Amino acid sequence: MSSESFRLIVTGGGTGGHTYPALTAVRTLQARLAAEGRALDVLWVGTPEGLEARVTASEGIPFTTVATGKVRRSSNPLKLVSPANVKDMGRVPLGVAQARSVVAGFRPDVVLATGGYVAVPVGLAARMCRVPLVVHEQTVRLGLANRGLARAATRMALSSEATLPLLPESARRNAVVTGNPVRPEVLTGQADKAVQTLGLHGFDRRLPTIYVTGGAQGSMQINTLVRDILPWLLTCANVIHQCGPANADALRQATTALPADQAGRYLLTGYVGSELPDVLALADVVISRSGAGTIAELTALGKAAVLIPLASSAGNEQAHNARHLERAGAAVALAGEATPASLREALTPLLSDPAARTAMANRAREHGRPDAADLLVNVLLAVAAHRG
Ligand SMILES: CC(=O)N[C@H]1[C@@H](OP(=O)(O)OP(=O)(O)OC[C@H]2O[C@@H](n3ccc(=O)[nH]c3=O)[C@H](O)[C@@H]2O)O[C@H](CO)[C@@H](O)[C@@H]1O
Repeated sequence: MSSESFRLIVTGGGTGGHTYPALTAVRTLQARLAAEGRALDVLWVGTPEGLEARVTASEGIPFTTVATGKVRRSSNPLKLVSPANVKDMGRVPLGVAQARSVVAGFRPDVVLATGGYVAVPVGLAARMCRVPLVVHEQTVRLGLANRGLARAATRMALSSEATLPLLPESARRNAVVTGNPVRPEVLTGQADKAVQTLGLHGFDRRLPTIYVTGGAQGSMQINTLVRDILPWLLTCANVIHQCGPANADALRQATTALPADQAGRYLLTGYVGSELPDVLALADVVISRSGAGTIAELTALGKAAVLIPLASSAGNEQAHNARHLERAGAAVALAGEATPASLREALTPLLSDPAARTAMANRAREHGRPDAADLLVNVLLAVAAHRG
């Protein structure tokens, strides 16, 4: 390696939506620096119970934790001052003190925060230590943590232009639209590999394949809807159903009565791990929640989708994502009361008419930003260089 290494602290996590964009940024930065003969020294600050703890362990990324305070949302303002919230908020100063010592000790060129409660103390510590802070927001509406950090950020990196008017004036001047980074491997899956690795030999490749996903935890609502229309669905499609690790046993019981040929066209799984890119490559139609990470993947790839938003997502952000794509003809959104009948109605044209799903897939692709990771890395490098 020729010159000094680049030093990055990355913070964020809890769910996949905050963790995977950060991971993608780390990997992309590493590759960019390697091409210039430089090394990346990275430290990820997260929570022990978040997905980021597992992801960093499997990726070999150095990881440390700080105390965090989690605010439990409630529509009743009085419940915001619940004993649990008060206790957790009391942990914030401790977290900031710990984060300050982590940042001062590591001396990063830049701190990247991608949201989740842990991003708050680390972002504030960056500001206190006068280290440039880049905050990345995945969703159109600002998450709670990022709203708190917007004023402290050197640059706000956004996934959508639609977020700009929602920012405070001072943060708007520092904002740049990068898109939401998608793991590169998600874009290079192979359909045949999914068949081999997952043993989908009973799938009828003349029929379209549906990938059902409820996000990392699975969705009871989507599971029930799909279970109710499964006998019909399996007459006209193959189905890969990701139902959430905790739900797999109960659902398996409910689907044992399928006739053998139909059972061969159905794969039930709690979680899709490293096979995810190949599963997405095989899928002609996706039934999904509309979290920002999933939306970024479906649009980067160009997939026809029926979206069933999580009603209780922050600021109703999933419904917003789904409506935005539906207006563009890039998905069907089943907001409000999705029923087995409305799901079946949404799927029918997509399953029976290949041209209809190709048209929807093409419109979805127009919303994709496959270059988001590169643009975010440009921001990290520019901010660090400016610091000099
Ligand atoms: C309940 C909640 O608060 N959800 C929020 C959370 O979404 P959450 O993290 O639950 O969902 P996202 O859609 O953003 O991301 C899920 C990620 O996990 C991956 N995956 C999922 C299932 C699986 O079996 N294998 C797998 O790899 C998906 O491909 C995707 O990359 O953060 C998002 C980004 O801030 C928000 O938009 C969501 O509203």
